[in-house]
Amino acid sequence: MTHIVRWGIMATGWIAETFTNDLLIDPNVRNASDIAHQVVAVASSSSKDKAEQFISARGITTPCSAYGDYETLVADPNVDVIYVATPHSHHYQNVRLALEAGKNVLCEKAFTVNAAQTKILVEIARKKNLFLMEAVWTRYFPLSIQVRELIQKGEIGEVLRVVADTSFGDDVETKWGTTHRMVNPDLAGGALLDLGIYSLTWVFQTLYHTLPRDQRKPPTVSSQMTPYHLTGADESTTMLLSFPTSTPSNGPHPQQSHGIALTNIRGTQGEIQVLGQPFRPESYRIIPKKGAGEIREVHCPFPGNGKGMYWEADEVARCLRDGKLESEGMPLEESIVIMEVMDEVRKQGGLTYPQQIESTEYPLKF
Ligand SMILES: NC(=O)C1=CN([C@@H]2O[C@H](COP(=O)(O)OP(=O)(O)OC[C@H]3O[C@@H](n4cnc5c(N)ncnc54)[C@H](OP(=O)(O)O)[C@@H]3O)[C@@H](O)[C@H]2O)C=CC1
Ligand SMILES: O=C1OC[C@@H](O)[C@H](O)[C@H]1O
Repeated sequence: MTHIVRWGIMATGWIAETFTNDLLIDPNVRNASDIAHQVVAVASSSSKDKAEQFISARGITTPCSAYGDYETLVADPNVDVIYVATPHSHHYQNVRLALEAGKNVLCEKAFTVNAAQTKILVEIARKKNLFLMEAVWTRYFPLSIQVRELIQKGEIGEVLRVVADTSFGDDVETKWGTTHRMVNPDLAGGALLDLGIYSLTWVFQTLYHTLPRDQRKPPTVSSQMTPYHLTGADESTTMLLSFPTSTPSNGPHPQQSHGIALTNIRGTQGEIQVLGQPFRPESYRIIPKKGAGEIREVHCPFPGNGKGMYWEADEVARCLRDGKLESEGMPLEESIVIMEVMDEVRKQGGLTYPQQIESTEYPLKF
């Protein structure tokens, strides 16, 4: 039987459009006939008109309410789960609004501005028996699942080193100016919270998540930030994470000469190169240790011309169907540890955001 999940979309910006477009793609094109999605409500904090335009632009013809504020959305009894698509500066207030109203939540990355905010949201969700998940879409790609399984099967031996580079190479002033969420400290902008989270995703999903739960230990962190001269947000951030394992310090060497990818996972018996941007990779290459086999490349398509956000939505649907309050693929405990790493990186780099968006006070109007 197909389990249908009714979504409420909070905000009408770029990622809300992209996610909703994916929700509207027939799940059968990706062989997901056990679940289905309906968009039953959309809210814009700017105006009801904007929500109506969002609905008509997507060609949604099934009943779908348009709201001109978030409060009415979270009170809608037809909604099973809210997708929070506001800037990360606002996630804490917006997710909390939804949880306090008794709604399950899928919240865009970065989960919150700091770990203290994430911890409170997790506590509230648990207390109220509500589902909560950070929308780290990449983790739900078949590609990520396959790579994690390969590591767990020992395909490249013990993983010793992971390098993941999520950089755009844009001219920051021309591309992002000073007010865009990418660079605006009032919106918790900067490379770390916006893009660094994807490098951390690869490091964590290969070096941390692949271990049995009781062996997952937080890393130590050493990092460097370069501020963007016009806003003070981080224009670039480099992080070195060390996990407490028995890893020999001399590490592995490239096993067979085959270039380097943006994401490189090196083990004692070979390496996996993940090709394409770390947030939306399209293929991977398994390179066994020299003399131990052939190089294989696996292409992972996006059915129905989707962006790839439908896989995380399918996970939410299955969790709700099965009465799970969190997803195994992105456990809340792991979201907290990752937020703690980002807190530490900001501390080392001297990056703080305005007090009101770092605050755990609720409700706050800003
Ligand atoms: N998973 C992914 O691949 C991606 C994730 N993201 C994440 O999604 C979130 C939103 O990003 P994106 O959609 O690009 O951002 P946009 O600026 O395009 O949209 C954000 C929306 O949030 C609402 N909003 C509420 N308060 C504010 C405020 N003070 N300032 C600006 N907008 C506000 C607005 O919608 P309204 O007026 O309708 O209320 C606005 O349209 C971020 O956390 C980002 O990190 C972004 C891009 C890709
Ligand atoms: O989360 C993201 O992933 C995709 C990028 O294009 C986007 O800028 C970033 O915010």
